Amino acid sequence: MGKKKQQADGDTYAQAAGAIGGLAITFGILAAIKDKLGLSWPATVLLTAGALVALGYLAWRLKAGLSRLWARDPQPAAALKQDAPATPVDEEQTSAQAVPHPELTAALSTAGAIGKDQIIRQDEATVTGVQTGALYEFLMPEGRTYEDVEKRLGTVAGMFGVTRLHMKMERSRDNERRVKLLKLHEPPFTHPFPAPTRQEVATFAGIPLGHDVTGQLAGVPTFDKASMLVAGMTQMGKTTLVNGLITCLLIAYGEFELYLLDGKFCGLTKFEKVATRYESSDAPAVFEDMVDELNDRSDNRYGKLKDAIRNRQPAPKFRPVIFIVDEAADFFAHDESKEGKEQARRIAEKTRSLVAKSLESRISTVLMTQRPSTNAIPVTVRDQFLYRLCLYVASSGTAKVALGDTYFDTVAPINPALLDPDIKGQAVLFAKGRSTLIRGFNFEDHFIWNVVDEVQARQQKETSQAPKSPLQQAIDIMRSAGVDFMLTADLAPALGITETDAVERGKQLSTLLGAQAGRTSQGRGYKLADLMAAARSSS
Ligand SMILES: Nc1ncnc2c1ncn2[C@@H]1O[C@H](COP(=O)(O)OP(=O)(O)OP(=O)(O)O)[C@@H](O)[C@H]1O
Repeated sequence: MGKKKQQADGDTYAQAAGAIGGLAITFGILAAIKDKLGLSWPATVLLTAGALVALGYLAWRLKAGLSRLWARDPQPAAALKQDAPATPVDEEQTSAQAVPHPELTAALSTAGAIGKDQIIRQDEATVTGVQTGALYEFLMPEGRTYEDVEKRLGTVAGMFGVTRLHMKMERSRDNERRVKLLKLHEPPFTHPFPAPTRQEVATFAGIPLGHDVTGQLAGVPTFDKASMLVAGMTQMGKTTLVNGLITCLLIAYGEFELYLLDGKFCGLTKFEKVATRYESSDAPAVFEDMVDELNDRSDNRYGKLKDAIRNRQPAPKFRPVIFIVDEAADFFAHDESKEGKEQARRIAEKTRSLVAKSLESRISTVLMTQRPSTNAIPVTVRDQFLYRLCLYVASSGTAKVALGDTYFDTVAPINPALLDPDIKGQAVLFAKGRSTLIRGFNFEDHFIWNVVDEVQARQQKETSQAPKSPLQQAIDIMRSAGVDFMLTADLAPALGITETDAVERGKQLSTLLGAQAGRTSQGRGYKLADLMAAARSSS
């Protein structure tokens, strides 16, 4: 109202001013016009009045126009927004964003990964074509997480018209709702991936065991405090996979000792040169002897650990030992005789103890078997394995024997019975509750030979530089003399003991070697085999 009144006052003033101005001019110029035009007075007055009215009107329009221009100052954006009707715009935006991604929404809703009233939003999902398939990246609706998809991955795969083997899922590190899902165009490993280079193995975070379905290296974070069971039917690629594993360990695991038992006689022979102990045998007694030796080393290490704790010293650092057995099932088998059963029970218990103690002793065990039947590897032993690998097996029941009775109740299990037996080396790696489909490496022979030669050269250099213990010196003395036994009377002076009293000399030698002499028909002395066993178990 106030605004309107102000405007009316302004208009009146303008009109009045126009009129006064007009009158002033009127008299001045009326005569001039009359003279100039030669008109009569009435005609001159009328013409002039008309011109003045027109001028006054023009002045008023001009002022009104200028006032409007000045009044058009820019208004603050917030004020504009407040004045604007908010709801229609917001509603429009929301309905544009909430468009469902048709394929993902339908698949996840039918699979039960999201509720019937929930959607995967189009603007929160991307589908990218990659070399091996299609990569779906999306956000689950609020209240849901990636686990809802992972738990039903088999069903989700079915909704996409493929199998669980075609799907690979990854969780995001930044958001529990974010899901990365790879759907392969072809069955996994239809095309082989080239074996990795040394550089790739060395830079992998952990120990690689094979390629995953996208060709990335996949494996376990460490072999420290861990043991592994590898099962699969004959000719499926166990030995090749484990040869690949040993090669990767030699490249990437730093210093460690290898104990190899080649139950198939030549599966692990390539690594004999760098093994601390290599045996090629299917005799249970050989297996038991190796397990005994490693249990002794383990006990010795536990003893040292205890001493360190008692004396409040830092825990000693032990060199890792990896014990690998190709075809272990034979060693647990028995001939139904009383003695056979007793031996099998004893071996099972010793093996269980070795695997269980790997936690602190840094002695890891890898057992392979081509007979993953119920009693091939005793359950007490099998349950100790932190990592399990299962290559193709004929049935889900056999897969359970290898991977654990409750395997199919774990998150997103992969059934090894569904693997293509013609694509060798494929395996389900079950580690830390998660399953990954991999294909073991098939390294060229010359690649493995080069790695082995390098490690052997390094080991020889180290041995030649390390100061020798009296025990090692005694072993060297007996070896160079070509004897299996040496009398105390001969060995003591060779190690610098000058005592002449036989009893005292024996005591000094026994203390120096950390081993007890034995009595034979020749007299008291030391067997080479005993000294070597003592040397192994003391480290
Ligand atoms: N990753 C792989 N890529 C290509 N070929 C492979 C692969 N793994 C294994 N093979 C081939 O499959 C065959 C069987 O492999 P391997 O001897 O390792 O199987 P296995 O399971 O140890 O057999 P068995 O238990 O009978 O000794 C070999 O000819 C090997 O070359």
